Formats: sequence, structure tokens, C-alpha cells
Amino acid sequence: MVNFEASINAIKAFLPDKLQHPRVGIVCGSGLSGLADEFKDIVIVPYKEIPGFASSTVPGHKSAFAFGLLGNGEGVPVVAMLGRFHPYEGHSLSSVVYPIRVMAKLGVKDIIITNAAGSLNPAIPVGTSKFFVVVQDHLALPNLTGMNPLLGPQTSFDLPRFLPLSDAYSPSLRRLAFLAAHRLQLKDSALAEGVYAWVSGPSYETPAEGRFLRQAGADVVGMSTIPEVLAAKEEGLNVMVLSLVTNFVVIPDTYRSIKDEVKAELAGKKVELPVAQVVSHEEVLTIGKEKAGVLMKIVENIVDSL
Ligand SMILES: O=P(O)(O)O[C@@H]1C[C@H](O)[C@@H](CO)O1
Ligand code: HPA
Repeated sequence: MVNFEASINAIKAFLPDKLQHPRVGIVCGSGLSGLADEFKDIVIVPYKEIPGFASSTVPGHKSAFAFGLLGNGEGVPVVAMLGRFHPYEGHSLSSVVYPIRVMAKLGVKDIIITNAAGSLNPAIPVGTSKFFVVVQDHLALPNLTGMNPLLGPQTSFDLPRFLPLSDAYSPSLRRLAFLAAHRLQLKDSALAEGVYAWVSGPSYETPAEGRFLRQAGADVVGMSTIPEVLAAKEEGLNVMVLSLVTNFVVIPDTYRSIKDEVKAELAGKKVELPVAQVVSHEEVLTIGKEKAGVLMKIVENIVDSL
């Protein structure tokens, strides 16, 4: 049974007065826990000390909140999730979004959710200048087919039963992201805009699935974030999502036919079978750690402008 009061009391027992009411929430994606490195007066609250919290089992995800002050002057009180929960770990959707609801109850008004994602869009390549995507919309096949975190009894009668999602991603926060990139003198191309496709994982996409998602209108694909977006919207928060593009999803225009290769082989030709490009979580983490600093600067700049 959900007991927000017990969770909140346990958290507050760790916090000095100035950190009791964080204004901004941040969710750190794979390899992105370095986002909290700039916090002043940081207080770490391990999830295992909070009733109702699960633990993350994914490499690159710590299991703790970091509270602190971020930005110029006195700084804004913020809270970051150093590690999130994914449904593929076996967590229920309500456990996945529980920390988001707790952040809302602690006083968070704006939430910046980050993730590592694969690129489906040739105009958003990896390893060159375009490595962050400000999410403008999402495509969530699990939501459309019965895996929606808002299914079932609501945690409060005050929440909307039928949540509109035509404005899920706050235009004013997205504006601040692009202004931050400008102030930080990032290349114009460093920050793209696009649609995030949520898949359950944990397997990465087949080429056919990648092509399907691209044709359906998605620019990047990942295994998290959308349940958190839905819960945050339901709780009335302003939401922004930043994806770090860590790899390309292979999307062939055509498949090389093994049948034809065999015919060629039987006709006496030397044949080399295709070797697929494969993605790994280690690769995802390496890029995450490399770019966490830039992402932190963008987030800090946004927080300064709120
Ligand atoms: O938590 P995020 O979405 O950043 O993690 C991504 C998606 C999978 O959990 C994992 C795959 O490498 O990285
Ligand atoms: N697919 C799904 N999730 C991901 C990927 C990907 O290619 N890269 C990082 N997270």
C-alpha cells in the first residue's frame, strides 16, 4: 500500500531547512548521475532508507536522491534521482513512477527528465555535433496497448482521471533549453528537437522494429521516461525531457539477401556474410559519462532562468 507520508517523513529527516522544499526535480538517465556534481550543500538520501522505494538494478544507475542547491547566487533547491527504475527490471509501473509523485509532494514544480536513447533519425547522428534531443512529443506503444502507469485506482481523487497529453512537454521549459544552449555557446546543432519512442526493452530493437518506429514518426528510442512523464503531468508538474543520443539504431533500407548470397556461392563466387552493427549498454554508459558535464551545464542554466 502506497504511503507517501512515511516516504516523505523519512526523506525530510535527512534534510536541512533550506533543502526541505526542492523547486526543481531532475531524473538522471543511464550514466548521467554526474548531473548532481555541481550541487552545493549536497545531501544524499539512499532509496533503501525510504519506505516504499525500490532499488535500481541497472549498471550506471545509483539508487539515491541527491538534494542540493543549483545555480548562481544562493542557488535553487533541487532534487535529483541518481538512478531510476525501469519496468524491464521487474518493477511495477506504480513503483517506477513513485519517486516522481514523491518529488511532486515535496514541492517540485518543474521536472527535467534525462535519458540515454538510440537515434532513429539520420539527421540526429551519434558522435558528431547533435547529441542532445529536446523531446517535443512521444510515441508510447506500451501506453497504447495496456501498459500505462495511470491505469488502475488513482493515488488521489484530486488528480485528473483522463489526462490530456497534447501539451505534455512544456514549451516554456523547451524554450529555456535552447536559450541555455545559446548562452553556453554550444553549436546550433548540439541540441535537436524530436519525438521519443518508448519501448519496454530490455532487448534493443531489431532493424525492422527500428524502421517501424522511424516510419511511425519517432526520432529517438529508449526504455524509460514516459511513465515518469505521465505521472509528473498527472501531478501537475511542468515537464521537460532531454535525451542524450548514445548510439544509432540500425535501420536498413533493404536487407541483404542471404538467399542471393548462397546462389552466388553455388555459382562459385566468394561470399562474405554481413556482420551486424550491435549496440551495448557499455557504449551507452561511456557516452553518458562523457557528456554528463555538458548536460549539467544546460540543466544549471535552465534552473538559473526559472
Ligand atoms: O534510464 P535510461 O533510459 O537512460 O537508460 C537507457 C535505456 C536502457 O535502460 C538502457 C539501455 O542501454 O539505457
Ligand atoms: N534502444 C533503446 N534504448 C536505448 C538505446 C537504443 O538503441 N540506446 C540507449 N537506450
